[in-house]
Amino acid sequence: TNGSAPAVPSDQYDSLYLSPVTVGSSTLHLDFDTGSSDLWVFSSLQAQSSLVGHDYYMVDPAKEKQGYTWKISYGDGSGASGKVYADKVVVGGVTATAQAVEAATAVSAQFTQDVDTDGLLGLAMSTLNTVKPQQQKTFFDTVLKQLAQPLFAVDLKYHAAGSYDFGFIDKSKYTGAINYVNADTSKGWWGVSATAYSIGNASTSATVSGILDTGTTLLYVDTPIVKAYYAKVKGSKMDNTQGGYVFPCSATLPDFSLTIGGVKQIVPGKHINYSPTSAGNCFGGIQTNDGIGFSILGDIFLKSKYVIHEMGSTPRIGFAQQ
Ligand SMILES: O=C(CCCl)NNC1=[NH+]CCN1
Repeated sequence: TNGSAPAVPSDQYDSLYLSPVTVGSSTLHLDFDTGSSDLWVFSSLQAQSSLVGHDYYMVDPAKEKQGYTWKISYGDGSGASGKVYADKVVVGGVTATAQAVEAATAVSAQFTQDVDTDGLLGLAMSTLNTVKPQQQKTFFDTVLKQLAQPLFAVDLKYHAAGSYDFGFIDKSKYTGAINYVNADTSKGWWGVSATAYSIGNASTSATVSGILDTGTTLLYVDTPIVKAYYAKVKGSKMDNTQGGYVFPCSATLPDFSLTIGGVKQIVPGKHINYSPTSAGNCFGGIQTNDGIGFSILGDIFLKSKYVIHEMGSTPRIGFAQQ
């Protein structure tokens, strides 16, 4: 069976995208995350005070995988932990009958405060799954064999609802050719590298190695590239208080592209104005990857593309223009 689930922006800035998922008998709104590999949910195991505003999974002790635990921390410092159950999970009509459902006993403040997010559904490699004593499969790995094709496609949109397709490529969601490159899955992520970047019409050769990550809001690349980009934005500056590059909200932002597999993958300048700050300027969608060690091609990069993640004998990534 194939299927498709909507990806709805959680707020007016596309901070994250939420998709409806049936877990047991509840429908929860989860953040599909190609940068991690745990399916975890807010649950009845948490203190009631943590559940205010959230939909949550009502655990059934009969379904518990006894002695199994999980604990995850994300690149942005957020995290969660808990116990593990085996239950039915349905995404867009695709059913995993005994999926490992990681029920939270504790979650970090970033998650408690975000009342729209009821958990995450990881779509990176199962080798990054945190469940002990036995690592568990992602939803995608669990349903892989029932899909017509071993792939899912990501169609995130700018300030609009997109979708995640499982098992098929939807020709109505892109124009032109799909450009495929091999994925580097050796570190558990959907790794990809670029051979050049461009700012406006000027191209520069450079190696940009990074991961595709729907769970990260912005586009994080090497500092020299970020400096070169904002040098083209009048009035831009690095603002440590805001935690990154900011600029006047009236600024015209140049397009940015990464050349992947010989094809320029363009991010429209408009997409790089992420949100207004509390200081009256605007926060950039491109920021430095200082301290991360690689680039993260997050939602700012993804929301102009239809991106196919194919787990064939050789994992591949396909890029097409929306
Ligand atoms: O953790 C990361 C970065 C991997 Cl290098 N992405 N996924 C995610 N989920 C919630 C916050 N960020």
